[in-house]
Amino acid sequence: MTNSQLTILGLSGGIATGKSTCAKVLLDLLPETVLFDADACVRDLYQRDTVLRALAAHFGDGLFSDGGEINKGLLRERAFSNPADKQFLEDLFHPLVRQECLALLAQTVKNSQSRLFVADVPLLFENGFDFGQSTNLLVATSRNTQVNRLRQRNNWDANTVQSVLSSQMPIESKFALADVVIWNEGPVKTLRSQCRRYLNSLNLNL
Ligand SMILES: CC(C)(COP(=O)(O)OP(=O)(O)OC[C@H]1O[C@@H](n2cnc3c(N)ncnc32)[C@H](O)[C@@H]1O)[C@@H](O)C(=O)NCCC(=O)NCCS
Ligand SMILES: Nc1ncnc2c1ncn2[C@@H]1O[C@H](COP(=O)(O)OP(=O)(O)OP(=O)(O)O)[C@@H](O)[C@H]1O
Repeated sequence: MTNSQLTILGLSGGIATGKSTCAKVLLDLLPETVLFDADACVRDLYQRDTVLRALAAHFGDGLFSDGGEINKGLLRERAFSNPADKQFLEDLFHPLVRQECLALLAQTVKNSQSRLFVADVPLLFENGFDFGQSTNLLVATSRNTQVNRLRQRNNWDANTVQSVLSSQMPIESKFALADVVIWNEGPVKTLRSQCRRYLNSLNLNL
């Protein structure tokens, strides 16, 4: 038996615009939703031996603490200040992330009667990440709100915030590529109403 009623959504946005919050709301509204989270997938891949070996070969042993842990702060700094390092990470991770996403989707189509599959992929638009989705949803905010959230949630200094933001596609360019935009400047309650109306427009009957 295969799942012929599945709606497949791509979910994206800039850093800290509220992708994870939106995904959580969608899951809460429709608990049967199957969610692929690309950031969580990358975190899991950081445990894989082949990945660790490739990272050590590129960045050197200085990337690892004495206990063998990766220094994510250092890696973040390298990724967002040196385009060649960012490219290296993307070349290493993106094919693996795509593989994991397609595997979960195939499993969902084959074994689940869920009506919704959502892939939360930060670089959906930058990379033209195509996994068979019917719609791409963009969660957007003003740059000011991104800055405030990054200062508060991540406790990042102004330089780190600026280097990460300027390494991402401007949100205005993403507007042109998205099918639906959720403007996440209000309270989470408003985000929830927007998500509910959106799911209803897909005939998911909440
Ligand atoms: C740069 C790294 C070390 C930062 O790790 P950290 O734990 O601080 O952040 P985390 O992975 O949770 O990502 C948080 C956010 O950073 C932004 N971000 C991550 N990678 C990138 C990138 N290559 N380009 C632009 N923005 C990025 C996204 O908005 C993402 O939602 C890590 O994100 C990484 O290895 N990135 C390369 C892989 C990648 O492209 N991941 C994006 C999902 S496919
Ligand atoms: N509508 C909202 N009102 C207030 N705070 C919000 C709202 N949406 C998200 N936030 C807060 O903003 C921060 C970023 O949200 P979230 O983690 O969902 O973003 P993200 O796009 O997934 O981030 P990242 O790019 O780092 O993965 C979190 O601290 C979250 O609680």
